[in-house]
Amino acid sequence: MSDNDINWKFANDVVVESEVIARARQHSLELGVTPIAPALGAQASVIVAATGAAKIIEIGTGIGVSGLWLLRGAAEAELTSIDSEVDHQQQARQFFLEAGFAPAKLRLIAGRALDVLPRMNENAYDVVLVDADAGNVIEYVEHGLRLARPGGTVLVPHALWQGKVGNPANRDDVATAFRTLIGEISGSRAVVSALSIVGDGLLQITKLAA
Ligand SMILES: C[S@@+](CC[C@H](N)C(=O)[O-])C[C@H]1O[C@@H](n2cnc3c(N)ncnc32)[C@H](O)[C@@H]1O
Repeated sequence: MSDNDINWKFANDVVVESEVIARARQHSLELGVTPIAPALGAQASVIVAATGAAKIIEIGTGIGVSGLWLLRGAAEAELTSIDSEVDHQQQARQFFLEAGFAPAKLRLIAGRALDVLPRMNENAYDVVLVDADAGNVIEYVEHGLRLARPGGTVLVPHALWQGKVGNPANRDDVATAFRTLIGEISGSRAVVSALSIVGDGLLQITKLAA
């Protein structure tokens, strides 16, 4: 194992998940819904806490692992979460309630993201997490940047997509979409961004004031 591999493994293994998040992860995996990695969740919760986020939106509720990690960084924040599968959201809601989050602060919207997102208020959210069908990641990030307030941050898990994004010879559609996104974001003067290698990659994009 290279030093980089050892570092990556240590950073990922060192994270301790709460009992509820661990159960939500287990259930999610049993259902074949891929949750964000523990270290990626930990980084997302740090960003939420550091920015004092009060309004968070995520695209791709799943069984609630990412939502639980986001709210771990700001238990009083309002979480809006979009997913096309009502069944996923019902199970996620149960985990949110078990973790003690107030029902009044949870807004779970069932629907296809590209139908729902145009109706959401722009410049309204402190943190946006994008984790639905990866093939549409570019469109979701465009919406995310519209919804984020100036100074708000868009988080994109899986940005290194199964190790395929860093290899330009890999022309898988999803890997190509992430590669294009990362390239465009890196060159944009409207944002500052960083690509972290936790989990299978976390692209972090903070929207600058116009
Ligand atoms: C990778 S899982 C999300 C995992 C979740 N963020 C977590 O870490 O626990 C992707 C989710 O996106 C949902 N999804 C897939 N296509 C969608 C679409 N077009 N609009 C909204 N949600 C979609 C799936 O139902 C699934 O729950």
